[in-house]
Amino acid sequence: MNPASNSLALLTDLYELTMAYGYWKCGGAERHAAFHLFFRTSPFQGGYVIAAGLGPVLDFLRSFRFNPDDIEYLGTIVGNDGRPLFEPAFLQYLAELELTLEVDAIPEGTVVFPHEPLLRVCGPILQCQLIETALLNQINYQSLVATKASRVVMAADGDAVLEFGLRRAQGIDGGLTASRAAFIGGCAATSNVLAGKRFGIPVKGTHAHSWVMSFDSEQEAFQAYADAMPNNCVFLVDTYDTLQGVRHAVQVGRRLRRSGHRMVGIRLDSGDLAWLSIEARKILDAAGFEDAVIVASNDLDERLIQSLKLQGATITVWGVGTKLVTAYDQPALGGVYKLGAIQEDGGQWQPRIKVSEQLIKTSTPGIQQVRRYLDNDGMAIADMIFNMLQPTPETCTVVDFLDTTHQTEFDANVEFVDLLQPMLRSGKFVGESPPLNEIRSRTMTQLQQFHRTVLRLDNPHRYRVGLERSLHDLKSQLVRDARQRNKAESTT
Ligand SMILES: Nc1ncnc2c1ncn2[C@@H]1O[C@H](COP(=O)(O)OP(=O)(O)OP(=O)(O)O)[C@@H](O)[C@H]1O
Ligand SMILES: O=P(O)(O)OC[C@H]1O[C@H](OP(=O)(O)OP(=O)(O)O)[C@H](O)[C@@H]1O
Ligand SMILES: O=C(O)c1cccnc1
Repeated sequence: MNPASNSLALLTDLYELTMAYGYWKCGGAERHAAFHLFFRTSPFQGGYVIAAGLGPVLDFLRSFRFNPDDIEYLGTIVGNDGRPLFEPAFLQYLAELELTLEVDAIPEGTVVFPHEPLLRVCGPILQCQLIETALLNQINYQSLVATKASRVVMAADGDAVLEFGLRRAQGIDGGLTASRAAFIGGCAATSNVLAGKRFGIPVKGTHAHSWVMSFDSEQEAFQAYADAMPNNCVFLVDTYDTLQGVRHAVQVGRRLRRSGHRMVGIRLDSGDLAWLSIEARKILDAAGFEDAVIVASNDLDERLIQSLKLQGATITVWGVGTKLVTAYDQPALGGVYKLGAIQEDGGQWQPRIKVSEQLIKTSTPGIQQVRRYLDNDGMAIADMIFNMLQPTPETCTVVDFLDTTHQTEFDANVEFVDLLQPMLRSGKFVGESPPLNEIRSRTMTQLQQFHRTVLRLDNPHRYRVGLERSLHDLKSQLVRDARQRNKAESTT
């Protein structure tokens, strides 16, 4: 199939196209710029984010093309005066447009922190701008859900977490991309069968209350399920009376055993999950089903799982839906896409800054890279954002983002890794997002590089992220210049 036929080039905000038109009109479309995609605060009151969404971003870029019907549609958009917004010659330009961008990205499954560019896009400003919205759409949501999943998985402390969210997800694409991101974050499997097919995620499931309700008795329902699927029985025991349900499961489990099969376990979906799991465990163990798993579901999230564990719950598998895929307590990651530098006519790069009253909202200028310093045990010590337009000295000083009085020196001998990796050069693909199970393993090894205090669910220890000193100085100077310019303009 022609990849352009799946093109999502119109998946953008209109203002990207009006700016593109403006650049084309004033002759600036091909002027090179550098943009960075980053977020300013970690979600869920936590301290980190798991980068996700790059695979779909690369698919989007691979198929990026304005198809004839896209062009036709753009020709029908009118402005406030009722006349076409875009002139035919511009539409012809779009019809012939092929991306020639340079894209660098932090691989999916990497632990990242506020202000670090997850993606860097360099090239003709018109192209950089046209892809902004789709990039933010993919990276923001998937990184948010991968982060939520990693928190839930951390709370489960080694137990398997199953993602059950499709029925409560934000639409079809929300459901699919949530399953992908949840797997990246560490979930063991999904109930979403299309996500299983599309992304190779293991699929797992039990049965619903309706199965039990459709029979005259619970025992009959369990037996019929066991007859149909003797090796895949996790019985949902809470339709009528949970502990009685466990006893019914045991009876059917015994019959399964006699016929050479094994009851996998039970699922609890209501009531006091701590108390019921403890009582259910006693019944299962007394009947010789020590290896039967206890799955629990019902509006679970990382805090509830942590609490249930503290209460001594004997749950071994956690089914988590709504609160995971909707990122219930923080429904969006506020990732942004900001211009860091632009090329002058002579080819010289000019750093650019967006000044804000709030320091945290003042953008970082330059063409950025993120350097992660590691200690001898491979543990991450600090991240430094530096400007590739400025020479990096032998001894780097990292100036803390929020507390500029806090500065740390690293000499050239300290081990480091530069996180942004090349994905596209002159529009050609030079990097790939690996298979999903490799990304998931990366998440696990990445998390091990950070002290658990940095990863804890609430009020985490702040991992040090800062600007290389000359970049910090440049930023401060640009802020001062902008303020002075502003003052001069307001007095004339
Ligand atoms: N031991 C526990 N400690 C804290 N919260 C719990 C505990 N057990 C269950 N919960 C949570 O309490 C909430 C209410 O559960 P409960 O089963 O009473 O209501 P429900 O979901 O409305 O039940 P039903 O599905 O029968 O309508 C759920 O989010 C559940 O996960
Ligand atoms: O609570 P969540 O984290 O979103 O997990 C998914 C929920 O979806 C199902 O309930 P539902 O009432 O839709 O169907 P059921 O009859 O199978 O319980 C399941 O039993 C869970 O309670
Ligand atoms: O398989 C399950 O138990 C399941 C699937 C989706 C939602 N809730 C439960």
